[in-house]
Amino acid sequence: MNIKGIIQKNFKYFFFFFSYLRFKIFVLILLSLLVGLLDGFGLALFIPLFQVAVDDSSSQSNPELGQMDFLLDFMNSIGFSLSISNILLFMTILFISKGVFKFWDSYYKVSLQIFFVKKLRFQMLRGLENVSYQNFVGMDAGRIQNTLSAEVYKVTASFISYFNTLQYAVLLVVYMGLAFFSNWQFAILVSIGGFISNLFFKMLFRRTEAASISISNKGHHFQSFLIQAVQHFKYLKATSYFRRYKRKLIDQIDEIENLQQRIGLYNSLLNGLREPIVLVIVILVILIQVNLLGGALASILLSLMFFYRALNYVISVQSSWQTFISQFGGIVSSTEIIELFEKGEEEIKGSSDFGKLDSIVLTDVAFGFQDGAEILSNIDLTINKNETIAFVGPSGSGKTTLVNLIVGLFDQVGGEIHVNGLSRSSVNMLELRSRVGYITQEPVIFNDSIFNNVTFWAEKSPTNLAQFWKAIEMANLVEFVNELPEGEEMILGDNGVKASGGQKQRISIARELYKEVEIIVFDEATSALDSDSEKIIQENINSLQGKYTIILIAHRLSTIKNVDKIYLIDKGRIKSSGDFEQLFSSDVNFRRMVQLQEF
Ligand SMILES: Nc1ncnc2c1ncn2[C@@H]1O[C@H](COP(=O)(O)OP(=O)(O)OP(=O)(O)O)[C@@H](O)[C@H]1O
Repeated sequence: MNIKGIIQKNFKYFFFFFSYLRFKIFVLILLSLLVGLLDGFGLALFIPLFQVAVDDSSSQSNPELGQMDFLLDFMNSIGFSLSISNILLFMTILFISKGVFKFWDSYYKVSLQIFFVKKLRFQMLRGLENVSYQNFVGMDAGRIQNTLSAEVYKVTASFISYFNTLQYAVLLVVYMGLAFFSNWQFAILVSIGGFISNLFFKMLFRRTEAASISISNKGHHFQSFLIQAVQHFKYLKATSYFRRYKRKLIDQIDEIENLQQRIGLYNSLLNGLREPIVLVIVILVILIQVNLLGGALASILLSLMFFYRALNYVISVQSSWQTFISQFGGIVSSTEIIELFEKGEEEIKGSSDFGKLDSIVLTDVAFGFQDGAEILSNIDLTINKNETIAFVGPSGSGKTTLVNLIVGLFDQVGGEIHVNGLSRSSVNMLELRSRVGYITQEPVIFNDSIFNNVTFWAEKSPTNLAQFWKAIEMANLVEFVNELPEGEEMILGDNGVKASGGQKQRISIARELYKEVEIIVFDEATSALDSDSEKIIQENINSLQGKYTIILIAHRLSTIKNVDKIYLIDKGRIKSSGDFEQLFSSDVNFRRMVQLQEF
């Protein structure tokens, strides 16, 4: 491995944080350095303080500090004679300055932490926003959810522990330096002992790191299963499948907790062994120093004092590093998800200035997912302003995929799509989609008030309120809202559990009408609505017809009797098209479908 490789391997975490914080990291290191030096100088003055105190004729005594004599020289040079009170005064100044820098250092670290965590979280959200739907459908939803909710909190913890480690390491270096300065033989011997003990700790760190990453990965999987348990709760409950499903969850909890236990074991080993190891090293070194090497008592004492401080930081460095490693899985997951989002990012280009939607024309369009079979082929169709068209066809024939192409959620792999006569690549898809209303099979309801659901959290101004009631009226919801004790402030609950299927659909229609869209897509619910709701929705579609461009993905053929054009889709191709009567008389498959639905 070349030198660059070695540096990158050993400083990979440093480079990671550096890529976010840049030179701010060095300010933090500098502050820690100052704290350490001021503390060290303050401590060093204890030796002359004792010497002066033991020697009764204080001001006449001539205390010595060996290599650290420069401190006493400095005091003398600025006019402080070496009396007890002067040394104490000087020590006070040093420790107060240390306190000031320590405060600054601590506060600066918190500010950096907030800056870093915000940057990372914003980056994730931006990534999620910009990822194309086409790429999103191929991603692991559990992993995304877990990273954005649970893993991101580990990032804060790992940031704190990393910078604690870095600061402790700086302090360790400062005290080691001072100890070395005071008595280098003593320093070298302790360093050798420290180095040997570190080999053992390193092994524990490596194992902790592997377990931490494994926990994050298993966490994604678990989260994915858990979300599905909540989503499909009714089904699991109604079929008594919950018990079997729970087994899968329990197995995963077991695996995760076993790994946690292993991390706990490494932590406990570290906690239990650290002090005895350190103590044995110090005792051995003192024995060697005193019995074999001999040395000035003052300098050994001073060196020991610095070493005592340094050893504390050895312990702190090790334990905060252990914490960092055990939380590092969070950073790995977060950066991986950011990379994944970046790879799947949608390229938004083209002009937003293409006027009101006049026409969307598909010519010989084909679509398929990456590495998959072609799902749609040879699609030719034209959608004109304020027309209502419908796609019908068997399940899996490609109706939803076709609509996803039309509204710009998917990119075609062959053929051409023109919007207002402009090639789709020159039309801004964000702008196009902002003019699309989408009524999905499972209506999208947020756990908030009806007002917020419809207006998408608009301010409750008189204008917005008037527009809200207009949308409510058009979606046939006036009676429903007026009868609620809380009116438009009624909270709809998770997934809108407090409203019926028909009401939820009408609320989502109202949201699109409030938005003042130009195209409305109705992905008709395959599930049966009660006949009243169905009738109302039918009436709603009828009342919107001619005012908006409407695309219906129809499962109930009764809803498409009056549409302008029906496209019969089969196995990804348009089999035939025309209005209801034309298709009924010309297409035997269509006729059979209508007859099957008995109307
Ligand atoms: N994310 C995906 N990856 C790969 N294939 C997919 C994906 N989504 C859908 N498909 C496939 O594309 C085909 C068309 O699916 P699509 O959802 O468009 O059908 P549909 O006509 O709308 O069906 P339904 O009426 O049941 O909703 C299906 O064969 C389906 O398996």
